[in-house]
Amino acid sequence: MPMEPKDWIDVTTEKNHYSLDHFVIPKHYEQDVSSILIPHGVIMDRIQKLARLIVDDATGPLVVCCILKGGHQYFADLVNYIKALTKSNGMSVPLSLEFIRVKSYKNDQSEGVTISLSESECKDFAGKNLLIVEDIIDTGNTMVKLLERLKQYNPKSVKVTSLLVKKTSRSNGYVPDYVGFAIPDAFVVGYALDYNEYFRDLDHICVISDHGKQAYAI
Ligand SMILES: Nc1nc2c(ncn2[C@@H]2O[C@H](COP(=O)(O)O)[C@@H](O)[C@H]2O)c(=O)[nH]1
Ligand SMILES: [Mg+2]
Repeated sequence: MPMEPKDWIDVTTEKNHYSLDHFVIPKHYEQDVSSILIPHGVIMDRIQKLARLIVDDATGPLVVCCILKGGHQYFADLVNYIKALTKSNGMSVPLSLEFIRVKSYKNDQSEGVTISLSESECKDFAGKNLLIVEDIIDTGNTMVKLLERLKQYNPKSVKVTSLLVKKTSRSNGYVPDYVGFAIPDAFVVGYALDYNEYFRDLDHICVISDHGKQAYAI
């Protein structure tokens, strides 16, 4: 069954923001985030459900493609859950793993998309079922550009899972196949999502504060 936006967990309202006092935040980031949007435990439970949906839909082996660097934590946890699951017929899903480096942000602004993917890696995608694992869709421009590139190499199918989708008027309308959470139009960090390489070591997904933006600006 295709996933629809009504199936996403919507954390876009004010009441979804937890106070920093409610959970443990590393001392070095205490002033740098304004609220906790998605606690780590909720992230993990949601990923288990996304893994279930992906396994149920899989029709054969998957090439799971991690979009570095921000997607690495979601990719690692998702792959672990998929490995632990079986389909209703008792079969498990064979996986192979690929890594694609995509860079677009400086501070909290996109500076255009750079995709690092070699021709020889891409040739291996022909005839395979690809599952792209991304941390967040904001405008959708990164994913549209990546999908255009991947489709040139004739994969059998391409599906995309993004842990987060930002609800923003800047969206180009792109919608991934599997989504964890719809989030507000704010710059979020943690769970491997960075701001100039900081905050990847924060477990919860948090909204960055003005103090954090200034402290780590380049
Ligand atoms: N740490 C954060 N990274 C973000 C955020 N919003 C976007 N991004 C990065 O950009 C791409 C997707 O952007 P898009 O506009 O092309 O869809 C994503 O892969 C991230 O690396 C954010 O709030 N925090
Ligand atoms: Mg990313």
